[in-house]
Amino acid sequence: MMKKGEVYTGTVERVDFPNKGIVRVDGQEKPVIVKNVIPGQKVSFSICKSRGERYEGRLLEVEEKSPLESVPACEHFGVCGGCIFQTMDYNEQLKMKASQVKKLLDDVIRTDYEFEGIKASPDVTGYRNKMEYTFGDEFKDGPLALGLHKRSSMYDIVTCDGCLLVDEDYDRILNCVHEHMSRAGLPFFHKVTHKGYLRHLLVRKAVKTGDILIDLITTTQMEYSLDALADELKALDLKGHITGFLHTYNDSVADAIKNERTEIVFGQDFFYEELLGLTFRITPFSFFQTNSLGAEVLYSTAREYIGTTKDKTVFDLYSGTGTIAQLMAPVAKKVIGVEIVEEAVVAARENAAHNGLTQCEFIAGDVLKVIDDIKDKPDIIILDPPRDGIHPKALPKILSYGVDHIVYISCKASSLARDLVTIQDMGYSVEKACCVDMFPMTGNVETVVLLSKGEVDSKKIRVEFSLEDMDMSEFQDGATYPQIKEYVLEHTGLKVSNLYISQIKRKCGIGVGKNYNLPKSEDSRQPQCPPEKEKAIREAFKYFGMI
Ligand SMILES: C[S@@+](CC[C@H](N)C(=O)[O-])C[C@H]1O[C@@H](n2cnc3c(N)ncnc32)[C@H](O)[C@@H]1O
Repeated sequence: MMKKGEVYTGTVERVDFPNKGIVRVDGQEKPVIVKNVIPGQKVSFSICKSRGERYEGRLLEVEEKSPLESVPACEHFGVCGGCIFQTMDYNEQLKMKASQVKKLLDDVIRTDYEFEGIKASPDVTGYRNKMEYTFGDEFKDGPLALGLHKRSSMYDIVTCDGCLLVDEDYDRILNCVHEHMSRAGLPFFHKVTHKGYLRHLLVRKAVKTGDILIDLITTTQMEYSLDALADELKALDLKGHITGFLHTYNDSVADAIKNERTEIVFGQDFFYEELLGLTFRITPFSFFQTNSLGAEVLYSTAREYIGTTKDKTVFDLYSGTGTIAQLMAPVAKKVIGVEIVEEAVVAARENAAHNGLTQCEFIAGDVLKVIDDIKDKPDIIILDPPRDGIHPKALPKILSYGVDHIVYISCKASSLARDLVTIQDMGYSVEKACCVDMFPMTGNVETVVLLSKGEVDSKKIRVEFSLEDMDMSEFQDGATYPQIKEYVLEHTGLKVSNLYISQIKRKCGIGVGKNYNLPKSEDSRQPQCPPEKEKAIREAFKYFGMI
């Protein structure tokens, strides 16, 4: 029995998706989950959680390197939380990701299916077309840093110049803004006190066109003219060209980059990228795949999985700037995209017009609500939801169309595996699946799955699985505690407990087990959910349609 705080040494047996090292300790029956490790390393760690069958440890030191490891190419490796698998040979990274995803899929897929392996990213370095840098402290008391979060740190930032994930234009822009703001002595927004001005720097650069869009995100707590910084940016010697420099205001408490109001400092608030022969207009806050060349591989794979679309109506749900819809449109009867971010929908419509595509329609709104109002019926559905997967109440609605084929594209295989359980329950089986590596050096990977409806015909499915007849009891609370925790962590970086979630559920009038997490007696004290966590939990409730 291992206890919290105790230190052990063990060998990394494997890494499960996306960053869960499974470490074996001699003489111990249960493995320990440790993050940021590579298979074959000997590592020391301290136990930070011991809950029944499951142990979790915090990495202290790599005592012996893995045979799969080489010398890190980036000076910030080990400090920066960015690319944890940088020292692993790229072919080994691909093998690891493919086996992680296959394991997750094998655990839930109930029929024979073909796992077609993994496709590599065309570029292994400099592949990103977007970076979101954060302002903060390099150490506890400064100096000002602008870059990525340090490993396992919510607060400390490393100024990640020379980052291998982007090209040198990003460095020049990062250094220019960092030096300017350091000289100006402006305070960064502090996540605990919620005081300060500088929050994020968003840089997007199109690989094909060389267009660059820069957005500085600040609070409204100060006024500061960005004219001098604009001149310094204009004077930079860049390979690409800056099409716009923007200033976005965001006073929200959450750490996520948000757009409350954006002003153009110079240029325009969009840029163009090209994919598979089509042109896409991209705005700062609309979703666009971060690896442009990798996206071409991903979309070609999806197109191959979808097969012939001639005379068919295709639904592209979670359509972003309408990339997939427009790639399908030339050979389909009609394509309908649904996307929640309005500016992405506006861009999708403009993109379709620009690309001369008339058979595309884009609807702004939440898939959960919008599909009730769409008059057309799909023949094929493409799903490309965000990392959390598909809302548990939206999935049965989507499946009740009973289309013959669904292609599900997922950037988080564990959410996909969860959704596949419901999808199979509703009569679909997985025909084939494969991975596309869009994120070399990190633990993330895209997965594409082709699903086919079983022998049951579509009418029968619509009747058997109509929402009225379904047992929705498992969904009645909208989302499980782990789903809410995961959502909050992903969107705000905050960790919340079951206790806090149940407290906010009670405040919102959502059913909680009668005595669940209530104090044992009237005078016993319980920690109360702090306001920023309450806000984050309420956001998650909203997302899952619980309030
Ligand atoms: C992984 S992206 C895929 C975008 C697009 N298919 C692409 O490849 O560029 C997921 C998209 O879903 C959108 N989204 C998130 N929640 C949504 C919802 N409830 N309803 C509709 N769209 C949503 C996001 O804004 C984002 O654009």
